[in-house]
Amino acid sequence: MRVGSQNAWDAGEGFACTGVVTAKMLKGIGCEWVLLGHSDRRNVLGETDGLISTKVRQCLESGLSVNITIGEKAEARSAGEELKVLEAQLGEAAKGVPADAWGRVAVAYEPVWAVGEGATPCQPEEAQRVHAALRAFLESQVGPEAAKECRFLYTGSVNEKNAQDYASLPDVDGFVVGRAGLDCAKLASICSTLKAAKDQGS
Ligand SMILES: O=C[C@H](O)COP(=O)(O)O
Repeated sequence: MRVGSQNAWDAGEGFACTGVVTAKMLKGIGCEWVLLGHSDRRNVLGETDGLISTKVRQCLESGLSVNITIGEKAEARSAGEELKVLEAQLGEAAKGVPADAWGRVAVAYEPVWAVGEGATPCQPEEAQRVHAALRAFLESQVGPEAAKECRFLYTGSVNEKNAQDYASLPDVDGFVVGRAGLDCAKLASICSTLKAAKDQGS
């Protein structure tokens, strides 16, 4: 079990601002992971790809591992532009990752239209298609080592009933679990399903 934060704020050298929780502060209280780029930060709080990239660099430099979340909204998907959007988000975030840090990076694919109560689930075959495309994109843009070391997680309405369908996908290395994670038994079941699927696949 490792502890992480849902965010960290931009805190370059010399930046001082009361009310900001910095990467160094998180590291200091024992956090090992930080989630950056969640759709709520991008779409509700207006974080840009550039800001997220800066935060990725700062968090990695502070010794944290980083979960970079990327995802397209329903409009982009309807227009057939999901990969264009995702590659723009990932490409910018990747600029913040030093070459030797990809082992401390997980990229979470979060189809925004598949998140939350009443959302349309993303079909597992579609999650696999997108994950494979993202891994190929990282390989072409950064290199084969980065594509191998970086973990690709799926997030969006994962629960104890559908976990097996996603866990068995070759390019899904793990999950970010939202609502189902609020129930310990469901979370434990999802973790066991994931471990069994990956043990079987390795
Ligand atoms: O932040 C939310 C996650 O990306 C997914 O949440 P969910 O599993 O409740 O749909």
